[in-house]
Amino acid sequence: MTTTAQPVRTAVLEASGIEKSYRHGLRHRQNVLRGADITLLPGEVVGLVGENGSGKSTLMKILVGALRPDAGTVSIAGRLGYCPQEPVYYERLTCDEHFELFGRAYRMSQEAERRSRRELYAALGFERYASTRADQLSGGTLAKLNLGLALLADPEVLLLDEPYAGFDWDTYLRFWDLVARRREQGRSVLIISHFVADEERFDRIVHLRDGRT
Ligand SMILES: Nc1ncnc2c1ncn2[C@@H]1O[C@H](COP(=O)(O)OP(=O)(O)OP(=O)(O)O)[C@@H](O)[C@H]1O
Repeated sequence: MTTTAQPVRTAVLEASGIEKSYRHGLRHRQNVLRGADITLLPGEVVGLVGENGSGKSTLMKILVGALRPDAGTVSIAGRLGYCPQEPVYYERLTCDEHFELFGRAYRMSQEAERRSRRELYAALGFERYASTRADQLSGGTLAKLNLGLALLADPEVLLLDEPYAGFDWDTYLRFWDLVARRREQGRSVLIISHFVADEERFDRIVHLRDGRT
């Protein structure tokens, strides 16, 4: 009998035993996360679901390092891209200027940044806003800009907090094409989602309930 060894896929993101509570006033403490674990393998597209207020955004903020957990560990291998629920932008900068700024922050060459920017404009369909200032963009276009900035440096791990809430149907489909391409390239994506209809688009779904996964 011959056996074929399966390649071991090492996790690109691993979080275990994550606990987090918020203080409300002097006496009340709300335990939001009570030992949540999450793992992402290369090329996996995982959905993070749970009812409103279950702690999905809190967990994602801890994964990206924007919030410190009370307990638990997080390790990430490679570059990280993050799209928060509320777009973060500089009002006076155009879309092009945002890409230039982030390209420099990611230490990309000018050529690599421009190539990636062109691909993202085409993939998400917002090139016509290249020279428009962020404070003049619609909510959906701002969401595209935020997603584009998270993707600019081709991160191994992409974390998205309800990324398509403001997208029209065509953009929603473009978004899932883009996610499918990332999966093919062995990139990993974690998406907070509320749409039951999206369940079949994920390789795996992680439920957050009572502070645990
Ligand atoms: N900065 C904060 N200070 C105090 N409480 C907070 C803070 N951020 C979140 N919370 C509380 O923690 C709980 C979890 O919030 P979180 O935003 O993580 O949930 P969620 O699952 O992402 O919710 P939704 O589906 O509505 O976006 C909620 O009860 C919320 O009110």
